[in-house]
Amino acid sequence: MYRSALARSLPRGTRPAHRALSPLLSSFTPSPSCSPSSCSTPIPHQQIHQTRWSSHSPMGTPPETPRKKITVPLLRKMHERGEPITMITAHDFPSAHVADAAGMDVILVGDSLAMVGLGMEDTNEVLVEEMLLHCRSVARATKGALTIGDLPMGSYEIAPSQALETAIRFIKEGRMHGVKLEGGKEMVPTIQKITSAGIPVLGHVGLTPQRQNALGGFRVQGRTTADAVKVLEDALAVQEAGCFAVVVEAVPAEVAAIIAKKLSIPSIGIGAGSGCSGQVLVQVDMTGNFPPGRRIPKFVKQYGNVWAESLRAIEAYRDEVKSRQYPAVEHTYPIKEEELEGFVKAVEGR
Ligand SMILES: Nc1nc(=O)c2c([nH]1)NC[C@@H]1CN(c3ccc(C(=O)N[C@@H](CCC(=O)O)C(=O)O)cc3)CN21
Ligand SMILES: CC(C)C(=O)C(=O)O
Repeated sequence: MYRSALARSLPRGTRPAHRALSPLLSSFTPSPSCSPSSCSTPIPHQQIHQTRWSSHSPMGTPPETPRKKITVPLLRKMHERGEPITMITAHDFPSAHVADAAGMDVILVGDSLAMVGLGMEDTNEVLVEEMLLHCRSVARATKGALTIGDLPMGSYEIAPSQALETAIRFIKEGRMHGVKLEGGKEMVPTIQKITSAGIPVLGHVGLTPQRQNALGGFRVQGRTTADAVKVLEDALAVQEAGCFAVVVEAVPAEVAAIIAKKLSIPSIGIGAGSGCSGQVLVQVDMTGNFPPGRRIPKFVKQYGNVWAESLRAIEAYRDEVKSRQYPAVEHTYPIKEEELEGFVKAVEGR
């Protein structure tokens, strides 16, 4: 059952979005004590800062991440140590930038892009070209995390060779480190084909949204003995085929925990309880970057309210433009007195 975001208040422990973002913003600030909003230098300060704050560069170069780059072997080590793997979706440069800065181990360019990024009805509509455009933007922002691109519906099911061709495009054009594809036993030859080319594959079993029309919607999987056995067999099959990890989606927690124990590769849960080796969530869901009343899956925990913060900022901007409070003098460019006088004279009588 979906819960209305309206019906819920901000969860406890939620940090306001501006605080969560401040370490990121400070990396673009010329000096730690000086930003356009805090700088006390009088007018000429624009001359100091204006090029730094130009919007021509894509928010500047992503900050250097001191942490180790996450690789597939490193994920395996984390799994052996029993250290949970953190994974989140990102669909563009800014969302990847903040996820990478927050220390996510894996960034997934999920085909949920279709629904939350492009406003489509379901994930099946999104094209390879569209996924690749977003993959490239995510890759540019990501310095530390492992990046995985989601093969969209129709781009890998026809034959293993088709899947490999698409996967290669995700590596060469999308600049991803690996790919994800949905399915169990039936995908074994496909996974073998892609991994034989040295491309890491993340599996995805349980609720596979690309098959929602066959499943009858976004339905919880593995709720009967037979169905739970099927989810386990699918997970074991994709492991055998060469997946480095597997997403287990919308499965009862007890079932997912048993599956996680039976696997030797990491299991990444979404709506699958805390027994998996890691967790994944869609970023716009967990940051609350959607209007009140939107239906979100039961497993989502909303850690922030980016919508409310953006709304507050844009409404304040609207009000200040309407009342001519913005732009203030510190947001303007100075001109020498004599040049201005000359200009006033030059236009006199025109
Ligand atoms: N924004 C977003 N977040 C997601 O997690 C997500 C997407 N989109 N799009 C693709 C899939 C679809 N997902 C979903 C969506 C809804 C439920 C959901 O609400 N299921 C019902 C159970 C329905 C049933 O079994 O009858 C639930 O109560 O959670 C589950 C997974 C996860 N993925
Ligand atoms: C929810 C995750 C696992 C996904 O597949 C997506 O974002 O498309």
